[in-house]
Amino acid sequence: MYSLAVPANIGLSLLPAAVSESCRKPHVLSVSGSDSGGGAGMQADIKACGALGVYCSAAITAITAQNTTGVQGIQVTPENIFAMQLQSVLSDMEVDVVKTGMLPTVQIIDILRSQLESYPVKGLVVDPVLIASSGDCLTSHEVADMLCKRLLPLADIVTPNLTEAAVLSGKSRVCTLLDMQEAAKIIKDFGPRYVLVKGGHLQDISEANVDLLYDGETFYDFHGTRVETLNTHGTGCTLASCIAAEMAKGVQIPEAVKAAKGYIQAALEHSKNMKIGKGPHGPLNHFFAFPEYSKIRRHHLFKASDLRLYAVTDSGMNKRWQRSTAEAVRSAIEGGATIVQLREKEAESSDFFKEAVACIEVARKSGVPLVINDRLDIAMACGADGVHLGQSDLPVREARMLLGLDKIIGVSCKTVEQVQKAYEDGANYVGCGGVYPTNTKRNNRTIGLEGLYAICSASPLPVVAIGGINEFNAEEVLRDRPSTLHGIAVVSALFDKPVVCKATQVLAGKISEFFHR
Ligand SMILES: Cc1ncc(COP(=O)(O)OP(=O)(O)O)c(N)n1
Ligand SMILES: Cc1ncsc1CCOP(=O)(O)O
Ligand SMILES: [Mg+2]
Repeated sequence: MYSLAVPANIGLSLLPAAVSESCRKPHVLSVSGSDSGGGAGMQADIKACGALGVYCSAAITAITAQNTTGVQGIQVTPENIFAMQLQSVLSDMEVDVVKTGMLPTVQIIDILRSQLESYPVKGLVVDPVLIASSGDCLTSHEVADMLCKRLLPLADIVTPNLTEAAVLSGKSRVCTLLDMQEAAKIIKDFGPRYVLVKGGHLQDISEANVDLLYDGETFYDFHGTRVETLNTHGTGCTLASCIAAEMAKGVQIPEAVKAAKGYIQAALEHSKNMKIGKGPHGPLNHFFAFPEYSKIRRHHLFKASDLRLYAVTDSGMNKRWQRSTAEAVRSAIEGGATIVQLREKEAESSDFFKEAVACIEVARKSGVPLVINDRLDIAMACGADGVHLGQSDLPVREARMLLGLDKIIGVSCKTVEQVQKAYEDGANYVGCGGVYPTNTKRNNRTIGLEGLYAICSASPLPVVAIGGINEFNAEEVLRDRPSTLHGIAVVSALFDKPVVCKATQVLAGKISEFFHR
């Protein structure tokens, strides 16, 4: 049960879900088709909004069977369940902006229009998905006609590419900047507030990647740098979703387009080396800004057995015995310490950091995890294996978000409620004490063996006992230990001794029998 670095209650979902938000989230409702390949359509919309910190709900218009080679099948959503999806979300969830993608039939458009009339939203972004990036046709001319007449009058912005601009404007082809301007004017007459004609496929390479935004008076051009990558599937859906996401945050449309173009550019850059599928066009990397957990080298998968003999350093004691903290750590590990905590109450940040770097070098050689007491910043800066937090330190949930899933987080707890919270917030273990009175941490309430055991029996996390434990009372602590008590944490019993290695060996010898039954 305790063999993983992260308790079962912590999933990746905890990470992007921003720091304990009680305020409402900007919300985009995506009305689009599902892409089984995950690169475009609904899947792209949800990823793009998620990456920009915007909530995205979903009304699926069609299920498509797609991959990186093309579209293999389309099943339109039955009208009643399509209408119910819209009704469910719009009646309950305070949608800011509706973003549409594939609208496969006239009936689907009609239903959407009447729902938008019943439940007005702040913004409507129409991405007129008529043709997939693979070239496959996704809708009929009748549908395009309906889109112009029924949906564009409500739209804040419509985002056709060159082919779609030609279909919507009735022009035989749109392939120059002048064509784009003409098409934009024709489409504007259907009633949207803005038309964005995307020039990604312009013939003249010098003009390629110019998008034209038209508000009925002025043309704004947005230039991007062409990114050499074949992973472009879903670019249109993503751009429109980003615009919708920015609008949902309250950004004005020209600024939203600019931000969306910036995001697309970065996503394309980060997709260059991605290999998904055998076909010509793979998906974008929507989550380029998030750390790639799959690539983080796992120094330690935390094990409860690491807690068996937990050495907590004290610079005052080590100074008194004329040794550096790194030397003391090396000796403790040599003597059998199973985890080390650097506990520095006086040091300047820069000195603490230097000391931590030196100690990590020592600990890494032996594979013993090393955590930092109190200071998440130092732990992150020096690449420690984790942090030990007290009740008045940074909250565990926030620390977990910052540290990621692979690092160890320990929390000091004196009550069952504190333990439960530590568990829910993503801690790996609990430090519980002071079990006995101690001079090392003054004014610290002693909870006794009964207090320790009461917490252990209610704890869903592994526990390590701390406070006044030494070679003479360690057996008493462990003799009838509850199954969740996995070790003892000690300071003076190791570091207020002339020979740390020897002191650690003695204590390790005293406790070994309790862990081998
Ligand atoms: C393993 C372990 N358990 C408890 C503590 C105490 O932490 P805290 O209550 O934050 O007090 P300080 O150590 O910061 O004085 C600990 N350090 N390690
Ligand atoms: C840090 C801490 N937290 C509770 S008691 C204590 C001090 C433990 O030190 P010692 O092992 O010397 O009693
Ligand atoms: Mg503390």
